[in-house]
Amino acid sequence: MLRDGALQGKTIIVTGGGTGLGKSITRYLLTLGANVTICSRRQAVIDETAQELTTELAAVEGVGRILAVPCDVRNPQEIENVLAQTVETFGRVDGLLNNSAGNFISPTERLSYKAFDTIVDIVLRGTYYFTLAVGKYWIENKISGTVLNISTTYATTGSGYVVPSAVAKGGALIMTKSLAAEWGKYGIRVNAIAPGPFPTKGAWDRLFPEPLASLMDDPGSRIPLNRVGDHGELANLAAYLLSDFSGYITGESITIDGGEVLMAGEFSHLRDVTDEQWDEVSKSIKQANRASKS
Ligand SMILES: CCCCCCC/C=C/C(=O)SCCNC(=O)CCNC(=O)[C@H](O)C(C)(C)COP(=O)(O)OP(=O)(O)OC[C@H]1O[C@@H](n2cnc3c(N)ncnc32)[C@H](O)[C@@H]1OP(=O)(O)O
Ligand SMILES: NC(=O)C1=CN([C@@H]2O[C@H](COP(=O)(O)OP(=O)(O)OC[C@H]3O[C@@H](n4cnc5c(N)ncnc54)[C@H](OP(=O)(O)O)[C@@H]3O)[C@@H](O)[C@H]2O)C=CC1
Repeated sequence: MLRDGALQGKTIIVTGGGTGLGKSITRYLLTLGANVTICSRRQAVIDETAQELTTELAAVEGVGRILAVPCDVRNPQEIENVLAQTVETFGRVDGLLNNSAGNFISPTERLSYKAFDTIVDIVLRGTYYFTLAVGKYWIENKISGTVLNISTTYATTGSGYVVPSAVAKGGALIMTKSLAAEWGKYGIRVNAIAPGPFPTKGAWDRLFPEPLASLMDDPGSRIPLNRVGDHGELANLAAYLLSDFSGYITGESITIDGGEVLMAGEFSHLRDVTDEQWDEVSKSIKQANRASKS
């Protein structure tokens, strides 16, 4: 979507950049010229992704460089290390993509205290720890940086069976808006993206395991646009929100879900009603109208 070199000179940290959506977004940021630091708990995974993307994009003109630094986002010292290594390697940090997450589907009453804490700590604590570290660095160094948080549509609607994730994503969304208001004076922007279903192994293994996958509708089938999302579509939006082209947008959460949340509308699910059935419906209502006048 953005022109070649649109992110030239920018350095962006992507948490959870070794897999899934984080990896797809990282690929696009590099293509647009940004230097990217990816981090997550598993060193082997981020090293392999860094190697893979470096080889894959070697022929792209103006491609950025990639650095992999292990980090558990629940640990402030490890976050400080990612920041320090990024500054040492690339000179500065301009953007932070809070993408790391933990999640699994479960009735809430089956969760141990530790299970609930594990998800909230990765998603909410990890997001505010990383944002705090990078925000302090930006304010101290007078850098107008930008934070982008990967949220989800149920951060606003709520959802059963993923309650710790909903609680944590909801908290991160309020942080997005609150910090946008507070740090605007430093030129720091804070936004979020709320994706609907974008197939990844990490999410599908934990949200649609058997026998649930067989019991549930295909995620694309309940979406007005009739399909799940494509990683490139999400990467486009993320790159735009991390770029200076979105310089007047802050405190926003942009939904990218093919219209899925709109299905909460009382009658939105009626799309399978045939024309013949609508003819009958119309006839029946008109009959009732006539009856009510007589
Ligand atoms: C698809 C349609 C769109 C919907 C929108 C979806 C929005 C959001 C999606 C996502 O966030 S998808 C991201 C998914 N990716 C990941 O989760 C990757 C990272 N995840 C993990 O590493 C694990 O799944 C983890 C459990 C989150 C963390 O692993 P860790 O090794 O740190 O913890 P454990 O020691 O294994 O477990 C901690 C605690 O949790 C209990 N537990 C784990 N799984 C379950 C389960 N399925 N049911 C109940 N409890 C579980 C585990 O037993 C431990 O508790 P204790 O037993 O020690 O009390
Ligand atoms: N896929 C989808 O349909 C949707 C996804 N999302 C969101 O998109 C984002 C990416 O998810 P997705 O790509 O699907 O799933 P993945 O499982 O591929 O990504 C999650 C990433 O988080 C990292 N991570 C987990 N725990 C930690 C931790 N403690 N510290 C650092 N990193 C950690 C994992 O790496 P490691 O294990 O090495 O630490 C992994 O790379 C998440 O925020 C998710 O909530 C939102 C809506 C829909």
